[in-house]
Amino acid sequence: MSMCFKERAGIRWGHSLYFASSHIKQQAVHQAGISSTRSKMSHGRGALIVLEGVDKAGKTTQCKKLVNALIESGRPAEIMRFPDRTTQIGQLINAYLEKKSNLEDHVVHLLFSANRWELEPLMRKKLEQGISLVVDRYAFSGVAFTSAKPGFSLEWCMKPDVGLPKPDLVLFLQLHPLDAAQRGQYGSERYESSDFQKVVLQRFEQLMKDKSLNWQVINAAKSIEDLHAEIKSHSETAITVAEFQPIGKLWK
Ligand SMILES: Nc1ncnc2c1ncn2[C@@H]1O[C@H](COP(=O)(O)OP(=O)(O)OP(=O)(O)O)[C@@H](O)[C@H]1O
Ligand SMILES: Cc1cn([C@H]2C[C@H](O)[C@@H](COP(=O)(O)O)O2)c(=O)[nH]c1=O
Repeated sequence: MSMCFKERAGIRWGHSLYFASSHIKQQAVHQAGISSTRSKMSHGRGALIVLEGVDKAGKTTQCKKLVNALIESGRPAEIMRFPDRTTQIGQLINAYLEKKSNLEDHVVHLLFSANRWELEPLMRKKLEQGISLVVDRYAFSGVAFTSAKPGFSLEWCMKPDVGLPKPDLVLFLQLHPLDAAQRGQYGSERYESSDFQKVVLQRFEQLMKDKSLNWQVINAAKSIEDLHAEIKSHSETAITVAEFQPIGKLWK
């Protein structure tokens, strides 16, 4: 009997091992100490999957494709993005990014973080309901962009986001800012300059040294479809591994 993919997405019947057929995925499950029987019979939390990279690296394109592919394969998934410009705090951030208002640099950094914290209860609820979240930028953008400004240390920038839900996977779409700028004209938003983005990239590279996080660096110069296949494979593994682990706390 055929079913539309939304109906299938709503049924969380041991989808992890059913779809995780490759050797790598099975190995990851065993490394996480999960027996295949338990994994087939139960359903646990969703995974927090973050896509990061410089402006125009292809994050939004890949987030959308990933969510669609996960839903089609029966895994509940939703997209989120930061900044979320729809909230009151998000509107302050939007006005700042569009250069309609000026804010002191510490203030805007804390607003970006507050924008994540105001959505933290919703994120946690969805993860606990078994919905995987595919997130377009997260605290890593927060740290990389602010610490690219003079006088801001990585350590200071990280502090407000300590304790947020820890991503199970951070996919870094690596692309040189000059190549990224070719993809679409930078608009008039703050931060849209290749020189600033080059410093941002260096800050991301410092953050990626943190081995307590599952960073996967993806060559974003590949075609949209090749990138998608790679991203989907990493995400399926992360979903399988995360299923029976508690939600971690970022940078704790
Ligand atoms: N792999 C790719 N190869 C070539 N062009 C791409 C690729 N991925 C996305 N693009 C194009 O690059 C542009 C930027 O893509 P997208 O909006 O997904 O990037 P982004 O990282 O989300 O950007 P921003 O940082 O501004 O939010 C779009 O025109 C998109 O069609
Ligand atoms: C989450 C976050 C983002 N930024 C910067 C990065 C980008 O230049 C803009 C957001 O642009 P998008 O097209 O909506 O992705 O904001 C930041 O400085 N701090 C942050 O925490």
